[in-house]
Amino acid sequence: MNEQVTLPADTISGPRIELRAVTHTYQTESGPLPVLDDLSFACADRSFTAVVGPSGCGKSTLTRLVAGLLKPDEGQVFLHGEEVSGPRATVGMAFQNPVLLEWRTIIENVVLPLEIVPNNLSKSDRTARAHELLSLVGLAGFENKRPSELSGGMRQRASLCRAIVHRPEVLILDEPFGALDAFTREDLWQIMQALRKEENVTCILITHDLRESVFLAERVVVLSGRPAHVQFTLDVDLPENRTLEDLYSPGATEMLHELRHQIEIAQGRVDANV
Ligand SMILES: Nc1ncnc2c1ncn2[C@@H]1O[C@H](COP(=O)(O)OP(=O)(O)OP(=O)(O)O)[C@@H](O)[C@H]1O
Repeated sequence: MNEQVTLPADTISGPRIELRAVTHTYQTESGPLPVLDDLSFACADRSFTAVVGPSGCGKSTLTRLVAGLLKPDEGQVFLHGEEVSGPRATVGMAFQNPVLLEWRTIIENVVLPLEIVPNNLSKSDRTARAHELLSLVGLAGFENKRPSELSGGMRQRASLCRAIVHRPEVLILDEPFGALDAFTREDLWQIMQALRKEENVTCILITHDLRESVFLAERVVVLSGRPAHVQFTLDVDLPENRTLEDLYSPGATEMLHELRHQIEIAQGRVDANV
């Protein structure tokens, strides 16, 4: 049974996000599809966690649970000690497809969450906040363009601004850089790094790109094949202000090899004991 629980006050200083023994099964036309099985992990406040795993193992399902868009069949999800029981304004999301509204300018798109989420900001404060973020991601001067006038990478930068404009405590990034070419993607990693430093937000990134996970995250969680549990956790031992060059260091190469090996285990391609 899923009774709503609030943790005692002394645990509030604990993790910003916590999944405890979460199990989820979709009911499909061809029968039940178990997707997550006894999955547990926690993300410290203001940390950056990347989640990787085989295709279809349940990574997006996990983000929907954290966002409160889905309820686990068993187990619990906590945001700062409070059980998640529905969507909340303190969570921002960005996806592979930015879905910007074409009838709004870029700045009008970015400001949108501030028009929806209750806040005390005046119209000019909202616009100033959107301007500040657009400058930070290199989109100053493009505020009054329509989404279709921007490149894919620029649209994704605007979408990151929109996800973060209302200062969410948690930012869920579900493959936001997946559709971009390799060079644009690396630009966006650096922009994401800068945004995160400014915004003090706790991030969960879903990605298929192991280099991306090592560049952006402090911790990489590898999920097993479906139904997924946490198979392996890697604490990324690279400088806090890492550069793209750091990805070519021997330490990074070793981490990438380990992650690749773990993914192959999760895919059932190699034996865990090899
Ligand atoms: N609403 C749903 N109803 C039924 N099955 C679903 C639903 N959403 C996802 N699934 C199935 O659950 C499994 C896990 O999906 P999910 O999108 O969470 O995986 P993923 O790891 O994010 O996938 P990918 O790596 O391909 O993006 C897949 O087999 C998918 O087809």
